[in-house]
Amino acid sequence: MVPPLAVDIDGTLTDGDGAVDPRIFAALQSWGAPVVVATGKAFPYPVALAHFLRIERTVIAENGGISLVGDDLVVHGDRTGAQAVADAYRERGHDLGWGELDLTNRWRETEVAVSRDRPLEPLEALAAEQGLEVVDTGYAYHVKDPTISKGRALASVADRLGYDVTEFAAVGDSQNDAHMFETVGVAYAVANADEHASAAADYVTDAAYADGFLEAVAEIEAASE
Ligand SMILES: O=C(O)COP(=O)(O)O
Ligand SMILES: [Mg+2]
Repeated sequence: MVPPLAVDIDGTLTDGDGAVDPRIFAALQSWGAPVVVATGKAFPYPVALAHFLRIERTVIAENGGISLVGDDLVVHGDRTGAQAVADAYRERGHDLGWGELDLTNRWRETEVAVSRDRPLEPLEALAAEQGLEVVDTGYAYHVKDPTISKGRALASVADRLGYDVTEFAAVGDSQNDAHMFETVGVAYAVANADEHASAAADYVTDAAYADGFLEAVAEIEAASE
C-alpha cells in the first residue's frame, strides 16, 4: 500500500521551463492513496490542476496559507501585513514585477509574491518591520507569515483526511518545502532542489524536475511493496 503523497508543483511536476510535464498526470491519477498538491502558488492554480486531472481536490496553496479538502476550505491568516509591505515597497519605487494584471497576486489571500528580478534587501527589511519573512522558492519571493508553512498546513490536511502527517511521503524542490519535508515520514528533493530542500530531505533524486518526481514516486512505490 503506497503512502499518501504531498507534492510540490513548480520545479517538481514541471520541466526546466516551468511547464507541467504531462508524464506526471498518470502518476498522480493512479496513485493508490490520497494526493495533496502543495504549492506556493495562488489557490486557483492547484485547484485547476486537480480539476483537469480529475483527482481529488485536496490542495495546499500560498505556502500553506490556504488548504482545501474537498469542500472544507481553511484560510490560515490574511494578507494585511503582506499588502502593507507591498504598498511600502511600491512607495520606494519598486513594483512587484508582474505587470498591470498581476495574475500572480490577484487571487492571493494570505501573502504577496514578488518577482525575483526585483531588489530583495528592501523587501526583506520591510517584511521584518511587519514581523513577516521573505521566502525564495526559485520562482518568486514570497512575503508571508513565518508561522505559516506547507508543513503546518499538511498536518491539518492529514488530520482532515484521517491520517497522521508522518504517514505521508513528500516530493519538492525548494526552501518552501523544507518544513514539509521535516514533517512527513519520507521526503524526496529532486536534483534541481535548492540547499534548504536538499538538506531537509531524506533522499535527493538523481534526475531533475519531473524526471526526479517520477524517480521518487517509483522509489516510494517500491519501498511500499
Ligand atoms: O509559486 C512559487 O513561487 C513556487 O511554487 P511551488 O511551491 O509550487 O514550487
Ligand atoms: Mg517548488
